[in-house]
Amino acid sequence: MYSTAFIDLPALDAAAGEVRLPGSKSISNRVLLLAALSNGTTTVHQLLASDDTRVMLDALRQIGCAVDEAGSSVHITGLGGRAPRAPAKLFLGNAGTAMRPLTAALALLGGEFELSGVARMHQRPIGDLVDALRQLGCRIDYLGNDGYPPLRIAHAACAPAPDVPALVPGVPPLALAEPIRVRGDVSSQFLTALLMALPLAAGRQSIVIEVLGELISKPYIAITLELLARFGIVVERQGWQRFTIAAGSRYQSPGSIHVEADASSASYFIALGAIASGAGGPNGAQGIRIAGLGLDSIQGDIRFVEAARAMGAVVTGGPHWLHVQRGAPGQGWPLKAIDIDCNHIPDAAMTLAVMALYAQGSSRLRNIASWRVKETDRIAAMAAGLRQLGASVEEGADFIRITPPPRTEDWKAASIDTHDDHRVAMCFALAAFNPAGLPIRIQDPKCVAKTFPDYFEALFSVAQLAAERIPVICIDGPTASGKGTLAAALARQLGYRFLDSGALYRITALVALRSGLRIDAGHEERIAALARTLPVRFESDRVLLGSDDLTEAIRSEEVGMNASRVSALPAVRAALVALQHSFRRLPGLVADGRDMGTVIFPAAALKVYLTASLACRAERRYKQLISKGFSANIADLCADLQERDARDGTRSVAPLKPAQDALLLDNSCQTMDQTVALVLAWWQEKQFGAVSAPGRQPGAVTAPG
Ligand SMILES: Nc1ncnc2c1ncn2[C@@H]1O[C@H](COP(=O)(O)OP(=O)(O)O)[C@@H](O)[C@H]1O
Ligand SMILES: Nc1ccn([C@@H]2O[C@H](COP(=O)(O)OP(=O)(O)O)[C@@H](O)[C@H]2O)c(=O)n1
Repeated sequence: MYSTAFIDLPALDAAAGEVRLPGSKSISNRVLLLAALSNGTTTVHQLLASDDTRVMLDALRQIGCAVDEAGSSVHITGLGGRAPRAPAKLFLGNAGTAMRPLTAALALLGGEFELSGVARMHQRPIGDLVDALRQLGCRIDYLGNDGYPPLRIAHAACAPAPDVPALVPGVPPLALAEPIRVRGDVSSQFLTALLMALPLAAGRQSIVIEVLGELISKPYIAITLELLARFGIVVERQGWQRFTIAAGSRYQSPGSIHVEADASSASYFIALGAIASGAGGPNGAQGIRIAGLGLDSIQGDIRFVEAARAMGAVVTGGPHWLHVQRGAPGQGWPLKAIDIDCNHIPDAAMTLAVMALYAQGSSRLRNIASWRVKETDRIAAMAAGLRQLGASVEEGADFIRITPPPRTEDWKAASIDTHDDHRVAMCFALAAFNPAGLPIRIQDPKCVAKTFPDYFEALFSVAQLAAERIPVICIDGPTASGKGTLAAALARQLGYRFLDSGALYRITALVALRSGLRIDAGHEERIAALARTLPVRFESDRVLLGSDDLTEAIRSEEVGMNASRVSALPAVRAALVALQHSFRRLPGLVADGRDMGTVIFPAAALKVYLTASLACRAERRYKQLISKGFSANIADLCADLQERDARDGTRSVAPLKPAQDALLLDNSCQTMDQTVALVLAWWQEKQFGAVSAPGRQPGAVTAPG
């Protein structure tokens, strides 16, 4: 997962290959609650691992369910008629799929609970559900604003299971004789919550729920009914207005249950297949194959396929897979504009808004009022991002109309504010396929953790981009100027890969000496042969050679000096070129060394030549070595650095020198934080044209040459 402040996606154009998607969020959290209410132990396979399921699992543990996580499976032993453990304070993050059903279930089970979430959760309405539960006789108080979480459930026990006596005598019986009325036109989660909770009270009598107003998001109710059936609860449905839970209902675990891949998450990859040219996947694969989800899915968002087809996507599928390809030119590509009622696919419909950027004409998405009360006001968030990209957008209470930028040159490089909304982040990533070849910045990419923590990794695994178009920042310069520290910090902040090319020379020198090879021209070929097959891996901050951890061993000054000698051998340098190029992968690379900008990545978009005075560098290296437990003295270090710089600068192949187009930066008088901020500002300027980070430090930069 990318936990950086933002992620910059370079312009992409092709995608091919297979993606595996995380389990459905809607199914995962419903199944968890149903398992918790059931008799017996349920093994849930392919459970989505995400923020929303995490808060649900934590809450279930708190109320007394046994939860045992084993890889992608979770075993849950339900309450099975036992009272939940109380009192309990449950924090439910921003998970509506936990807040609503748990409120209903705990209100009926009895006990004292406080349910709260993040600030946005406290702005998401729950009043209609609370009204319905109060009608029944449950006691629920608002702890903040009326109609919104946080909530306090104070009722002791209002709905004992048939064979359990009421825990507190004198509790008024639940008013179950009359139909329970709930509004269906704000969020279908209120009805889902009641449908999952009321079987707890349907021991002796059947219970009727009536929906007031037109029910939105019906497919989610269909999922609820399908899953209730798997846990032994029969609900008779008359249209979408009246639901009857049979008398004698009792939750029974099905033993084990598989969670389908998430159909809403699939929408991004269906859209990807529809907009990306699709050749060149592994083994010549064409288009995008989505594993774990078929056309017969029980999830409503599978109907996104129909909308994508209407726009031009070519989608085929079987029971557990989908395949998507871009339509033929003039038929399905460019995409066709669409005017569609999105009530049946409220979440996936956001993806259509970004697909509309690639359509001919204006697209209108209607009946999406529920977007206003989701993780953020999604109509406003989508409209803002689309406008930033150059589209014309009209928005209303329950619709959005999108007209793409008229010409290629009307597209703009945008920095998308994701408002802590996973879907905003995921669908705007598709704007990276813009015809203008502009990068897209997605702010706070970790918000995708809500449903798809490895979304960007999955996107990069199928996105195809010629290596020379993957962004590279080169940091070259003499020893101890701070290249490594700067490059690592940039990579961390940008979410880019990091190439410490010096480490490759250090490892080669160490391995050569350990193999008994003197480092001189006479052994050049044998050392090059070693270098060509180094089984080196960089994992977090560790440098591994096979199973050997060389992180510390390669950092001695002696190894540094030998690295300088080994690096003067042309055959060794040639042997390490392919390995260095292999680090250039999405979303980008920061490479640190001596010849990154001159030889290895000569077309890199940003090259920095980092220097500092000899005295500064010697003092920095001295402190660095002492802190790592090596002995050192300044005078020897000065001599070593000079010798190393002289050898690096005068060797015949790839000598140390600034690339023609490198920006020279003397950081003798800067802190590392200042250096990092300055280079980030240059990178921002290169990519997006404006410097928003700290300005240039006067005098710190000299023009090259
Ligand atoms: N601007 C700076 N101010 C103070 N210390 C620095 C600065 N730049 C680097 N250092 C320190 O100098 C040492 C050498 O930096 P390093 O990144 O290893 O250099 P290089 O990779 O160029 O050999 C490290 O301990 C680092 O923390
Ligand atoms: N791209 C590179 C990187 C390092 N090197 C050599 O490898 C040695 C060790 O590199 P390093 O970056 O780890 O060295 P320091 O700058 O940290 O001392 C340098 O002194 C260079 O001689 C090189 O020739 N080319």
